[in-house]
Amino acid sequence: MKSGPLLRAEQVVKRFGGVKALDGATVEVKPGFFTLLAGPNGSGKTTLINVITGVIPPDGGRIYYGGRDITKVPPHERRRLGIFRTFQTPRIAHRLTVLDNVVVGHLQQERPTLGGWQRGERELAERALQLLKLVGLDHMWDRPAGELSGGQMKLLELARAVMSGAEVLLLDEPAAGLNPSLALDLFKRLRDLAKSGVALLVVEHRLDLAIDYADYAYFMHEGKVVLEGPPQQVFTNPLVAQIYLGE
Ligand SMILES: Nc1ncnc2c1ncn2[C@@H]1O[C@H](COP(=O)(O)OP(=O)(O)OP(=O)(O)O)[C@@H](O)[C@H]1O
Repeated sequence: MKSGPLLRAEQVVKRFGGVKALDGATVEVKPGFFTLLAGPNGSGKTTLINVITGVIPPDGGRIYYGGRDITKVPPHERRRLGIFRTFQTPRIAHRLTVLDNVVVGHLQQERPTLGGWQRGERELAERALQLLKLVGLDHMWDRPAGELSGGQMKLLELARAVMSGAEVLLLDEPAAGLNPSLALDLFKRLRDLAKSGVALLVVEHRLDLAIDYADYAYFMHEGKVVLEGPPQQVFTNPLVAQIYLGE
């Protein structure tokens, strides 16, 4: 499983009344990869994320995780298995310190092991600090999390998710509301996080900003993946401009 996909959504179909939100979409995410999910408004990106987390049951297709068919597995169980998503507003504890926000991630594991506790607080704090370093927040470790900027709060939430056992992180427009320079910084951190072994699937509209950091890209249109490959190659394909111009 090491070099193969950790997660595969295969030929996913989802209808809402007469609307075919997903029409046979297939995507894969791999550990260590920052994978981009792009496409115009209404192309099905959010629906696909929701099918992967299990909150929306698909009308067709399958979801595989570590080779296991999880299409019928409920959302909380998928989360326990390591599939996490983040929300527009980061869910962090503003009054706890930055470090404590990550440490409590350990407690959020569905089954924190006794071994984990026996390793002791110090080891948990060290692991949390490592994760903070990865997302560039280690210098803020003892500050209340409420003092962080919006982008930093998102990174903190990701560090905590990894601390609580996330192997796949699904991010729906994490850079929404950030100016271009902060968005670039966020994508750079996301790349570093992916390189540490996490599988990232990131929905993003501002392709020009994400293109240098992502490893692989899918481009969706009308519920289908119409292009995929290295980001530069995908986004210089004339079809992308045609689709956006046609909007
Ligand atoms: N709960 C729902 N009920 C009815 N239609 C829905 C629902 N969710 C999504 N749709 C429709 O399915 C299609 C795909 O929507 P989706 O939100 O997945 O696209 P998207 O690519 O994420 O768009 P955006 O970039 O605007 O967020 C759209 O036509 C949308 O109107």
